[in-house]
Amino acid sequence: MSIQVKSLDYAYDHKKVLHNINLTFEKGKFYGILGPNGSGKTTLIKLLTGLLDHQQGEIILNKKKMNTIPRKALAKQIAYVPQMFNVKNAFLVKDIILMGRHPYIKRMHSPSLEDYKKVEEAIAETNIEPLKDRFINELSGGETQRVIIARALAQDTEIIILDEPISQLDIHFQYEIIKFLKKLCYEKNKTIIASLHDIGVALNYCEEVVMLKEGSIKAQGKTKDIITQKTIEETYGLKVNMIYSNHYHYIGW
Ligand SMILES: Nc1ncnc2c1ncn2[C@@H]1O[C@H](COP(=O)(O)OP(=O)(O)OP(=O)(O)O)[C@@H](O)[C@H]1O
Repeated sequence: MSIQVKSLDYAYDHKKVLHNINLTFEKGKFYGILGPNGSGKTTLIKLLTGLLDHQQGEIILNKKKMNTIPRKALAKQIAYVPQMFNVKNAFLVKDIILMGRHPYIKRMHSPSLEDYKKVEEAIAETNIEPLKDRFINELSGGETQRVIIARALAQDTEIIILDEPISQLDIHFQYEIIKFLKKLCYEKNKTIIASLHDIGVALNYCEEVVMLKEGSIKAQGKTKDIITQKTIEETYGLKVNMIYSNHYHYIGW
């Protein structure tokens, strides 16, 4: 399953924030969306998940125009992990994850054994067993983030789109989650698209990146070709040093 974005523009009221976006996301790859604050990452992600309707251009999901795909059918193909997940109500974590099964549960029907099995699998795969009987509104930001990633997994989609999935996590869980997302690409052939602020993480884990600046694509392609001192300076206005070792690439300033 692939996503093609063609000549996409987007404006909030009259303020244009995305200009002529052209992109292709292929099955089984890990994509990073990079760019300074306000460059349009969240807006692009909301368009890719169908949360915002695009005004100009096209988004094609597996040869179908995305805005013609019914909501439930779309939710079986794309799962979304938002930047902020605020719930005021005291839902149990396992019930939040079960919400990922919503597209599969018929109206007025109870969840099936298969739905509960998918929830258990998602809990096991994301290592959140100790959290499952707790209330979501009593968890830390990082714990909540892991629950929402589990919910996306239970949704059993080929594509998972995440808005800054690791920005609230400590370095241990940053590493765990990124490694886990990478494994989903390799072992389950899922397509992962994540906006990231950590360029080092993108450099080490994403196969391809898109760099946005002021709503336009500054660069896109294979990560190692795109993330250079020159593109970082041009996009973020910051001179950086890049240090390459056999195992890891560091970016310092
Ligand atoms: N609901 C909204 N109404 C009006 N303008 C908005 C709205 N949401 C975002 N914007 C504007 O659109 C532009 C792009 O915002 P967006 O949130 O997509 O950027 P971002 O790259 O995700 O930023 P950050 O890294 O800070 O999260 C910004 O100028 C922002 O002020």
